[in-house]
Amino acid sequence: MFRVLVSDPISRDGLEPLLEANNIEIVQKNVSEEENLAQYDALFVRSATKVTEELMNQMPKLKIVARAGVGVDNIDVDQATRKGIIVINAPDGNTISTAEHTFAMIASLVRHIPQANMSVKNREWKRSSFVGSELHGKMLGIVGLGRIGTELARRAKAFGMRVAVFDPFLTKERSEKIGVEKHDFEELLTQADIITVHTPLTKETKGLLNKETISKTKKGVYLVNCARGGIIDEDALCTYLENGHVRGVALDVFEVEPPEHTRLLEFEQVIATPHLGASTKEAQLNVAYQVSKEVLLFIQGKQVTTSINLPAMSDEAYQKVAPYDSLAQKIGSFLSQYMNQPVQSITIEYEGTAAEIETAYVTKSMIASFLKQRMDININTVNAGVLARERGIQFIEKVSDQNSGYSNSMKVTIHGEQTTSEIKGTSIPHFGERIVSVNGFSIDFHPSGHLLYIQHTDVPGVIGNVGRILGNHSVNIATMQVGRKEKGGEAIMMLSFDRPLDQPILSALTELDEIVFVKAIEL
Ligand SMILES: NC(=O)C1=CN([C@@H]2O[C@H](COP(=O)(O)OP(=O)(O)OC[C@H]3O[C@@H](n4cnc5c(N)ncnc54)[C@H](O)[C@@H]3O)[C@@H](O)[C@H]2O)C=CC1
Ligand SMILES: O=C(O)CCC(=O)C(=O)O
Repeated sequence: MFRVLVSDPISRDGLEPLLEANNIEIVQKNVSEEENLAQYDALFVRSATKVTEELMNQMPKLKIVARAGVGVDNIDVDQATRKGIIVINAPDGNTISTAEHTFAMIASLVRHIPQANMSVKNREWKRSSFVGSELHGKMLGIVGLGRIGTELARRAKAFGMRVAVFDPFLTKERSEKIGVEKHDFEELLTQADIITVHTPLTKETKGLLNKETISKTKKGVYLVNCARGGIIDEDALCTYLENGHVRGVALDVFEVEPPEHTRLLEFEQVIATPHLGASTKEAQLNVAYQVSKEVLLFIQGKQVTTSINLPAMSDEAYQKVAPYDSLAQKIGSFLSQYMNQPVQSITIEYEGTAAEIETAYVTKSMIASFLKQRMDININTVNAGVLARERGIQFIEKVSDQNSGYSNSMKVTIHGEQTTSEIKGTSIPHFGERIVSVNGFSIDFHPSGHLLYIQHTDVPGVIGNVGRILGNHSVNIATMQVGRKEKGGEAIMMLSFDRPLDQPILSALTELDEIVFVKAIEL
């Protein structure tokens, strides 16, 4: 049974993909009211539930956190990544709703609609107090031209506004295509009549509009924040509302929610909504449906496509990656068992068609498989890179333009504290994966099952002696491959069996004079 805890109010209709599937239990209850958090495999949240390290520690089975919305600033993504928990969101399900809400806020702001509404309800009729401004011909400054910023720009243009944009990642081509003016931040500050922010809250965007930057804006500017509280500094807003530099402010989001900055809310020129950008039936259905479908993919062992902490990959792309993923896992596990020593670096080199796939995913998969042999915690492609780095293991990915005769190959080299080892493998369509070289010895075997690696001197009788010892212990050899670099030098044997070998057999083999090294490997 896969158990899902839905902590914030999420559209029940949007959960349909999960409700219709078998063996999935869905509980709709806030985390603060659930006594047995440890039983859940998945957690669904909007922005209210804070997914902290402490909460994740109480949920040892948690595999996936689904944010039914865009911003993941209420989720400790770094800690989730360390713990191997996938974080997904619904990147575009609420775009239109939030753009429409922002536009409604802008229109309300310049025409004083909320204030006029209150006044009429108080039985007043003060027409001259609420003279507004037209949007037509004004310049809207958009900070952050992502999904929401783009939809907002379209609506502003339809109202005859000029649209200036600052976004460090915006290309000239894209701004021309959308029909907006690309500016630097200073230009936008000094020229815009209305400035609205649509970035995530990050180290760079926290306090982007502050005492200093707001002082550069036009006198009488309107400021809007329907993205995240803190992008516009609330103290700075109070200062400039008080001295009249800022004419009006529209806020859907606050540094603390519900807002604690009571002084800010007391200004007549501030209009506010309680984080309603995505609060439409349509958006809530979209985001819940989007994350439910993703969680279902995860349960079915397929690729999720909207993960924050995994390389994004469609199921179609994964089908191309799958054979190499399997090979990488086998090599990672083999080398980890074979090299029983601390490791400094891992290099993975892709050649031929293997170099054309999503190599970052396969590299992480190989590292996860390597670390799994050594660590007793949940390791997967989400946290493999972080855990390797934390343990001082450097990993390097290379694409080789050499042609070693295979249509594809993957070579993994591991520098340990005492020795360096290297394995090369290839994936043959309809035939499976083969290891074609171990530490420079050419060989050819299928990396699976109960294996035995033997390094020995290339002298007559070794194979017979190995066969005799195994026979004396009633061990049947399933397959056997040999490889050597030169006549009479060192050589290797790779054997496979129907059952694992126990220690007395390995000890008996090690005692043979011509045997240098013996290692049982389970794949
Ligand atoms: N009020 C509400 O209910 C909602 C609020 N949001 C907020 O809106 C934000 C934007 O959402 P989307 O447009 O979907 O995200 P997005 O990821 O499509 O767009 C964000 C844009 O910000 C730009 N950006 C990043 N750093 C920047 C910087 N330092 N200066 C200028 N631009 C920068 C990026 O290049 C990107 O184009 C979300 O991060 C979320 O916090 C989203 C949905 C609902
Ligand atoms: O869940 C909500 O209503 C908040 C939406 C939001 O802020 C987001 O998607 O980033």
